[in-house]
Amino acid sequence: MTEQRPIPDPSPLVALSTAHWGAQTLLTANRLGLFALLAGRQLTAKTIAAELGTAERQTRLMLNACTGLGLLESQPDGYVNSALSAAFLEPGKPGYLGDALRYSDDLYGTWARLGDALISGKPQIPAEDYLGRDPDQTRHFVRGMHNRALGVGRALAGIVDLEGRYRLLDLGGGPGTYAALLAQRYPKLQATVVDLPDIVAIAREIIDELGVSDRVTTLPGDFNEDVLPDGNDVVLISGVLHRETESGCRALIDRARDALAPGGMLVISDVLTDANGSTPAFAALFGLNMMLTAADGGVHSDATVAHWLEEAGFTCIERHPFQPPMPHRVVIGAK
Ligand SMILES: C[S@@+](CC[C@H](N)C(=O)[O-])C[C@H]1O[C@@H](n2cnc3c(N)ncnc32)[C@H](O)[C@@H]1O
Repeated sequence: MTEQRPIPDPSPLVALSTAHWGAQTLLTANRLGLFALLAGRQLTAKTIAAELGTAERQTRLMLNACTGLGLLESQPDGYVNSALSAAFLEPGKPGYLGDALRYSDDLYGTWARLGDALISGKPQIPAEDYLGRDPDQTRHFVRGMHNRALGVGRALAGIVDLEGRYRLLDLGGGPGTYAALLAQRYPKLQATVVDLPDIVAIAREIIDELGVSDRVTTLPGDFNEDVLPDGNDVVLISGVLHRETESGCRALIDRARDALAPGGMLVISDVLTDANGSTPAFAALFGLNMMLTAADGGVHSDATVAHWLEEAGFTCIERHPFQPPMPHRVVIGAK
């Protein structure tokens, strides 16, 4: 006889199947500039609608939904940003994530084509769009990576000890934020950020803003094809392996090894799953996001990456998770 399983609570299905309601409410409010408008201010629904150029009745519904989601607080004389929105969604705040939300917003329609991606085996947007061809999408992508990297990068600096190391090569360094934060922390460190030309153009602005352009230089190019500077003490590969197949990852790890001086350190930081490929759930979903947006996009496990490092000849291999809520993990090896 088969054992009868108790009927579970259906709430997770309801929450998952309507998750796009909350996501679109947040992304639209961010896109319309609601949180910027309310920075340090309390405004009525009528004034908010007038300032945003939106319809008043519909705006009230939106403001109430934002309040229900914990993004705003409703007070007797109007609405204010909640502590959450004030910390992360007001432009200029150190924890600002608004650009990262703009990139999620750009991908919202792409997620509706998940089934098409599964059937065709192809991404649903051309990666070229956000890697240079569309200036707005490229800026959202690079500035969004910067928003996230400001948090993740500070945590990385706490995990990886670069004392006594002076030359860093950041492959696929994107906004340059990691190299810049590490240069701030280690005043004798010189760093080179390699990335595609249109990405590097925005990275230079960010490196300037972080005040380290005298020690962090950029090298526009292709990390698979171009000659890389050698003799480095550290090579960082952050957020890159999730765009590559196994052979692409192994080839890049080999190139990183060749760019290191003897005793040099390879640092791989990425969203990585457990060995089962399914947990944490955020990492498994991230694999779908990459599948939708890059030809070879997906997600790897930290155990797999550690194995590749071992096979590439690295020793002293260590794996470190970041403290929650950071979704990254780090794999380190010595040449
Ligand atoms: C997800 S981003 C990660 C950026 C940064 N390292 C970070 O962690 O925030 C991946 C980066 O790899 C770069 N990239 C992809 N293919 C590349 C190639 N063939 N040569 C150089 N850069 C490349 C992209 O332009 C992008 O900036």
